[in-house]
Amino acid sequence: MSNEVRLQVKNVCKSFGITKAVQNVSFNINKGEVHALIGENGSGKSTLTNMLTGIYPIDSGTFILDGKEIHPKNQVEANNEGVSIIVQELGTLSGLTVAENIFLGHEDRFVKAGIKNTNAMNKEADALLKKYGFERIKAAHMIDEYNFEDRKLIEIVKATYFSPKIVVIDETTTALSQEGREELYKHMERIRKEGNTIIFISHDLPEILEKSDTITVLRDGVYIDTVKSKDMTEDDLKKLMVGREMTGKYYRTDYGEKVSDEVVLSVKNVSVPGLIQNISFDLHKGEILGFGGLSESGMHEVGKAIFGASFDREGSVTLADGTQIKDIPTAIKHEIAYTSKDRDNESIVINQSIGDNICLPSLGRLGSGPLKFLNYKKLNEFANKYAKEISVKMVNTDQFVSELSGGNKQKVVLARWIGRDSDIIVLDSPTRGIDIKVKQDIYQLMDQMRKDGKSIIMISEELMELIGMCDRILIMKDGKISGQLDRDRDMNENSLISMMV
Ligand SMILES: Nc1ncnc2c1ncn2[C@@H]1O[C@H](COP(=O)(O)OP(=O)(O)OP(=O)(O)O)[C@@H](O)[C@H]1O
Repeated sequence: MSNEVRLQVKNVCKSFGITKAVQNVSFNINKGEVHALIGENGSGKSTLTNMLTGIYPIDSGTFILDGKEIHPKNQVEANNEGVSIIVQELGTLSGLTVAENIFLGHEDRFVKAGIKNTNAMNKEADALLKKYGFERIKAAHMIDEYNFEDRKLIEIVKATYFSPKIVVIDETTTALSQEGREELYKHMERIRKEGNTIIFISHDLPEILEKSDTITVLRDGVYIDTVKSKDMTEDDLKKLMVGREMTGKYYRTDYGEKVSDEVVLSVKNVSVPGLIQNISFDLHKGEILGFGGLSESGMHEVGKAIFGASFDREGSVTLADGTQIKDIPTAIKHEIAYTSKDRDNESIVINQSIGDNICLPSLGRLGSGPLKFLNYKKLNEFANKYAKEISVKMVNTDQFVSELSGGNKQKVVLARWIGRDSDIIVLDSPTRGIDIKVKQDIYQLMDQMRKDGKSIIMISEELMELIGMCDRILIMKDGKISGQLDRDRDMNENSLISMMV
């Protein structure tokens, strides 16, 4: 790592209406360093890096890259200045091939006499995918054939193949499995060794301490401090982010409690061609059942299959009263809640208000009279109650979900299902992108739900939260359940990993 300044952030400001997202922020970022940007949800991290990478226009202030002011108006201009980004949610475009996505905005490299040489483009993209170790992804395939994680890997290629001076990695690791994370870390190290810079945004503090050289902290859009990672502990960082000491318990602290024998959901021989095979398990009343595994293990499909959202599902998902869950409307009607890992596409209606999103699954209950008339005041009260319960940082519930920070979108997803008061809750990656304070609240909420007799399935790449929160963890491998671990004080990440690989 050198002490040579690569980027000067000078008095940068950005507001959205009355929200001052970034307020007069100034700090320096050096060459050859992994510079982490941390702060609670809505503290301005993405807004700052989105201005740097041409996604949002800047209100005032400057970015000075290697001594020269830059003013990218879009991502292609930012790339041309040597700045790229892997965004928080999906950064690839549907309806295009893998190669078209990788070279989006830079297709002119493959155009001669007005004709695009698709073969040459595919060949170069395939060579890049091979170089990155992602051979199984094919340049000529449509991007839509790939799942969320693979699309993130394609984004790594897209954002880094041209050796940019700065690569922003915005909350990407929690979208990836352990394997995907290792791939990402490898490429981060390569970029760093080449003398280039990474701006790394993550809510995983152990990861931040391990992978970054320097850390800048934002709070409510305001610059707080820049510190050396090696001088910091997790508690120091929490204090800088939150502005005070954090107290109270984080995960569950009970061990040895007996889970009820009462079965609320029985999954028998469930298969989805090419994804999962013969999955069978029972979920008990008041149980938190975890699912862990590597990316291709099929664990995310299990959540979909239970909610009736899989195509071509075989086998049965049966409630205690004998009801068969075969489709989403039946699942919702029978109090099953589900949050997907692909938040923006599968869990929320991004172009609707926070209020609409929270009320949507509960409309049947909120209507009055035989015709179920909806009363705006009642809906508004309902939305406000649950948005506040989970501390969504917003102007009001009429605000569009698309305007929220990533972590706050995730809070809306959870608020809608807490409001629905479901008995069976299937949470796929529930704390993805959520800051430590709200994570703590969610864990406490899950603990309370279990004590209230609700049953939770938690599918997660975060092994520590599985260990900390679950009564039982099922490990998936190659589409099958490969092992089971019961809640135990001595369980550690290695016990799970050895069953996953
Ligand atoms: N397009 C937008 N329109 C209106 N408000 C916005 C928009 N984008 C961001 N904001 C607001 O700006 C503030 C900062 O959001 P930002 O996304 O930068 O936070 P963040 O630190 O990246 O959070 P997270 O950790 O949740 O991703 C939030 O209050 C957010 O609601």
